[in-house]
Amino acid sequence: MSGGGLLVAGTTSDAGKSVVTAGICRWLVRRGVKVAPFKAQNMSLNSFVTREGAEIGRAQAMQAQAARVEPTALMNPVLLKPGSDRSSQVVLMGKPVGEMSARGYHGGRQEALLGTVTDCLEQLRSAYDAVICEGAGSPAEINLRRTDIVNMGIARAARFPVLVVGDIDRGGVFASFFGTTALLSAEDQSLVAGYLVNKFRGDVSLLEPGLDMLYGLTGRRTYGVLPYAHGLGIDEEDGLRVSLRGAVRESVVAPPHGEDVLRVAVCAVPLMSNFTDVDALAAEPGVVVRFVDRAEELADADLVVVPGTRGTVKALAWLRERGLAEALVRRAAEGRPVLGICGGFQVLGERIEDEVESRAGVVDGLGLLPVRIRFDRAKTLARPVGSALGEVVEGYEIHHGVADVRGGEPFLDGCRVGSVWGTHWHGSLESDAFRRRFLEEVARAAGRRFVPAPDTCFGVLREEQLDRLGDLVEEHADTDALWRLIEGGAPRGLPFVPPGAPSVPGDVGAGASESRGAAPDPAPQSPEGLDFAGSAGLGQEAEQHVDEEAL
Ligand SMILES: NC(=O)CC[C@H](N)C(=O)O
Repeated sequence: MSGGGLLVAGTTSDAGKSVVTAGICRWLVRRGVKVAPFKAQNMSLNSFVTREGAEIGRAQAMQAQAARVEPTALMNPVLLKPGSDRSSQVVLMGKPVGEMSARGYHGGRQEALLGTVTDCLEQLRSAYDAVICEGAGSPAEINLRRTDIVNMGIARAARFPVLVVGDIDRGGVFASFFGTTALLSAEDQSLVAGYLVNKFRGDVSLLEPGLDMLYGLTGRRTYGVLPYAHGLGIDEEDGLRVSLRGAVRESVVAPPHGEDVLRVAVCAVPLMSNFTDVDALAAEPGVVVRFVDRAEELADADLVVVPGTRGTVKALAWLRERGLAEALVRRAAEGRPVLGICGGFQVLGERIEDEVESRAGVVDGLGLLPVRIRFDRAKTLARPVGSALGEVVEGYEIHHGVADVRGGEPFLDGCRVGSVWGTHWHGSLESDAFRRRFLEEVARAAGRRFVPAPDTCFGVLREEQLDRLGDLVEEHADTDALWRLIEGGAPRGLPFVPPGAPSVPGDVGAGASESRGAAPDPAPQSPEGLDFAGSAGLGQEAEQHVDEEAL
């Protein structure tokens, strides 16, 4: 028999679906349930590499850890990595298959992936007692419903009940719950079991009359009210956020171990990917991590990190435009620490030859490291282990650029010259002993009396965060009722909330006709519906790389 499950949808992006999904996974695994996470399609620049070398969203890897299982490609079969506002690299079952325009993708390609993602979900269901699925954005994006494969599309295919999470901190949560329900077709509504309020501050008794009214209006209950909890923003998907400028990653509250703090400035380059790399720095007591986009902000920084990016050449231009490039060159000459990670490492080299990502040809790098980069169509996806500063380092690699390192001292796969360090490896700072040695070197070079705490264990901190998520669900949600949903599906006889999904102009197949119970005709697929972006991204030749069968 297939395992049970639940779809965690949201009233908006950032409502907390990822962390609620992780919290449910942790609660279940503690109860002895064999559970796996699943997100049919994720749009994110924060990705991870599984042991088999598949690229998936970091959020699903984090949820897998919450469920105490090894992450696999099945848990996130489609990953879209934006390269601009209009196109994304499509990663299918962990491997890139091409660059695609949003229009082309929504015009037919996405729909064609429903079979693939439901197969993945079925495989997980046959291996686990429960699969907790995360939706994307809102399930009531009525313009996208017909081709949806990640929200109601997957819930309908699996007959999974849907829990809608709303962020009360933003306000408007009742209207959002009501509207999200009322804009769905009758069939979709029959799976919407109820709601979960997230990020609540204050006295729940003040909220209760509203929840009762919501029940009166929709016939659906609220399964829990989770309080606002600080420091839970782990492995978010906000790769598309325009700027993290001024954002400070959550640091542990412990005071600095030594007499001084260490200031880390992270250049908020365009298309920043895996900025979660710096979370391990922020986890050290006394390390203050800030995202910056002005040269002046580098002045007091003890370490500047140039992070990964899906647009290396674009990032280089941005660093130059903003005067950051010049400031970095000056810093390096003064012997002040700079760390480049992946795309950030590439920009520190002498030259970049890129006919793949930007197709800009040969571009000069900042010349701080004796490295030449050539972009390859094949993507390196790896989980390397090595050593640096006498300590074991584990990392993961996700890049098209190939480095030809021509000098300097070896540093992981890259090199170091003076206090400028560069590597393609993500995640290296999570290796505790290495991170401590590295921070000591930075403190020495920066002349700070900062001392890393001897016992910060990033893995333990992450486990504690996952446990806190599990606690939030156990303490503030009706877990018996949630379990009944997971095992038995949505309650029968849930009322229909008018008006239901409007019909799509010119499309009689979906929407209203669905609410009348008619089977929608499949929309004809035009060949244009399958177009790949020609000029942006991987371009013509990459088209031939696309595995049409797989799609
Ligand atoms: N993860 C990254 O920073 C990738 C760097 C660069 N965009 C590449 O593909 O090589």
